[in-house]
Amino acid sequence: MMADRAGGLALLESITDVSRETRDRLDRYADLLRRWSSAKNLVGPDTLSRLWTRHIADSAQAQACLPAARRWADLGSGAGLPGLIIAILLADRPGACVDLVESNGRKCAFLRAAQRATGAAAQIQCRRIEDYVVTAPADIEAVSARALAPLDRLLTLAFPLLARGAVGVFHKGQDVERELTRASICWKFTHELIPSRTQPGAAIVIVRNCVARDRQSGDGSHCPEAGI
Ligand SMILES: C[S@@+](CC[C@H](N)C(=O)[O-])C[C@H]1O[C@@H](n2cnc3c(N)ncnc32)[C@H](O)[C@@H]1O
Repeated sequence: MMADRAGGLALLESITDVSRETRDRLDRYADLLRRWSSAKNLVGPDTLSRLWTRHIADSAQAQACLPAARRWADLGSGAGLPGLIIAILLADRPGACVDLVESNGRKCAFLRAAQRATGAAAQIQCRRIEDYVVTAPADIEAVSARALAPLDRLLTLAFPLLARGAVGVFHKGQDVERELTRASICWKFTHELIPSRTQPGAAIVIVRNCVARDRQSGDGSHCPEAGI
């Protein structure tokens, strides 16, 4: 575990600036996640020994993709990945806030405890994504999601935010090209692929200018491939 922390911190420092205060906050998050995980399944038990490299450094990459963004929404946060890590990295930034959207009550309880323990710039939205996006603040600049859904479904979920100008920052695995092809059946968008520094073959997809393909505005509900 010491080697994982050292390796994770080295990765983090290659991705972004990590102050001593940020490192302390991340240590508090890691301790809490380990304690809660012994009773509740918050991340895959087989990944807990690689918490810093597999989860923390991996999550930090999202914030590094859009370093100027202060208002984020993280959809399906689970144990706070990547949203709470982004919120820790932004903790000292005036006006920063990450909405952590998660419908599972047990995970929301963990997220509340982790926000309190770390002083992260986060608000816990314990509700369904579908409800959150229609009432979300108008100033959301970036929307993140990791391990939530294939890209076509993600675009459907995030569309109300993307349509108001938010930029999508989505962690994707080795199937990213296939997901892009499939998503482009129903959605027209521009994208950039940032290779992952933590997972060989994985990438972060940055999505901008998203519109439903067969009409220039709307929610894509007529497109069966969008899954709604
Ligand atoms: C596979 S987990 C991924 C968690 C985290 N993003 C990660 O990378 O470890 C997906 C999470 O999304 C949440 N979720 C799935 N559908 C949701 C919805 N419609 N509204 C809110 N949360 C949802 C689940 O409860 C779960 O915690």
